[in-house]
Amino acid sequence: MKKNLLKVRVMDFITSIAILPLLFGCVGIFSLFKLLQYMRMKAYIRNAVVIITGATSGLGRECARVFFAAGAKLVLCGRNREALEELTRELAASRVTEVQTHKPYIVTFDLADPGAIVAATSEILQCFGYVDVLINNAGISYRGAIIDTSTDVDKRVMETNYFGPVALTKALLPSMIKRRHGHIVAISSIQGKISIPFRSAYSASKHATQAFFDCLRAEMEQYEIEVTVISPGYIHTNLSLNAITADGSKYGVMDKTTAQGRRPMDVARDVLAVVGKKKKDVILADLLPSLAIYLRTLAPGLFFSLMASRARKEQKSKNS
Ligand SMILES: NC(=O)C1=CN([C@@H]2O[C@H](COP(=O)(O)OP(=O)(O)OC[C@H]3O[C@@H](n4cnc5c(N)ncnc54)[C@H](OP(=O)(O)O)[C@@H]3O)[C@@H](O)[C@H]2O)C=CC1
Ligand SMILES: CCCCCCCCCCCCCCCC(=O)OCC(=O)COP(=O)(O)O
Repeated sequence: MKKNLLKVRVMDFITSIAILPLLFGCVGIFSLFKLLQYMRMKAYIRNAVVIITGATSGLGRECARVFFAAGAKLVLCGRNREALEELTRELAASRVTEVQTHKPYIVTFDLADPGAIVAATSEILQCFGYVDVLINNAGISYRGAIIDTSTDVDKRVMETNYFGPVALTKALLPSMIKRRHGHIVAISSIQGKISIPFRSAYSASKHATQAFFDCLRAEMEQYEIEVTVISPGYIHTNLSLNAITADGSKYGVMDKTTAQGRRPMDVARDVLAVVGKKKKDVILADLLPSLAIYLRTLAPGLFFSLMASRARKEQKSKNS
C-alpha cells in the first residue's frame, strides 16, 4: 500500500516536471506569436494612405487620432472644413515619438452628393496616387415610428449611410484592383445585425451595409482586397444628438444609451487592431447585444416578441 502511494507520488512529480517546460514553451510561443502579429499590424498601417470619412466628430475623430499615431498618411473627410482643420492642428501638436507621422490631407464633401464623391476621389488619387485603406465611418441615425416617417427621411438616411459609402468604395475600387492591394472598412452597427423598434431607416441602412460589404468581400478576394465590417454597440458620441426624426428635423437629445456607451477612443483602438489584423466581420459590443444577435438567429419568434413588447412600452411612455 505504502509502496503504491510512493509510486503515485513519484509519477506525479515526473509528470509535473514534464508539464512545466511544456507550459512555459506554449506561453512563450503564444507571446512570440502575439508580438509578431502586433509588429505586422503596425507595419500594415505605418505610411499607409488611409481615408476616414466622418472625421469631424465621434468615432471618426478618434480613429483619426489612433491611425495618425500609428503613422498613417491620413485623408480626413467630412462636411465641416473648420472642424477638420482644427483636428489637423491638434494632431500636429500631439507628441508621437514611436513612428514618423504625416500631416493629414483634408477633403470636404457631402456623402449624399454623388458628384462630390467622384470629385473627391479624383482629388485624393491625384494627390496620393493610391489608397491603402478606406474607412467608411460617417453616418447619421434616426428616431421615429415608421407610420409617421416620410420616405424622404428614409432616403436621406440611406444616402448618407449606404449609397454614399457604396459610391465612394466603387470610385476607389479600380485603382485598388489595379494594384491588387487595398482594404475597405465599413463601420456598421449592432443594428446592422438586428432591428430594434423606432430605428427603421437607420437599421435598414446598416443591414444594407452589412449585405453589400459581405458581397464585396467575396468578389474582391481574387484581387487580394480586404473587406472588414465592424458592428459596434453604443458609443458615447454625438450620434443621437445629430439623429434625424420622422419629419427630418434634428432629434437633438443625448440619449442615455449613447451617454452610457463606450468611449470613442477605446472603440477607435479596437478599429485599428481589427484593421491591422485584417479581420472580416467583427462585433464590438457588450454581452447583451451579442446575445440578442444569437437569439434573432436561433429563436426568432422569441426575439420578435421581445421587440414588440419593447415597441409597446416605448410607445406608451411617449404617449404618457
Ligand atoms: N455612437 C454610437 O452609439 C454608434 C455609432 N455607430 C456608427 O459609427 C459611425 C460614426 O458615428 P458617431 O461618431 O457615433 O457619430 P457622430 O454624429 O459623432 O459623427 C458622425 C460623422 O458623420 C459625418 N456625416 C454625417 N452626415 C454626413 C454626410 N451627409 N456627409 C458626410 N459626412 C457626414 C459627420 O460629419 P459632419 O461634420 O459633416 O456632420 C460626423 O463626422 C456611424 O456610421 C454610426 O452609425 C455604430 C454603432 C454605435
Ligand atoms: C439569451 C438571452 C438573450 C437576451 C436578449 C434580449 C434582447 C435585448 C435587446 C438588446 C438590444 C440591443 C440593441 C443594441 C443597439 C446598439 O448597440 O446600437 C448601436 C447603434 O448603432 C446605436 O445607434 P442609436 O441611434 O440607436 O443610438
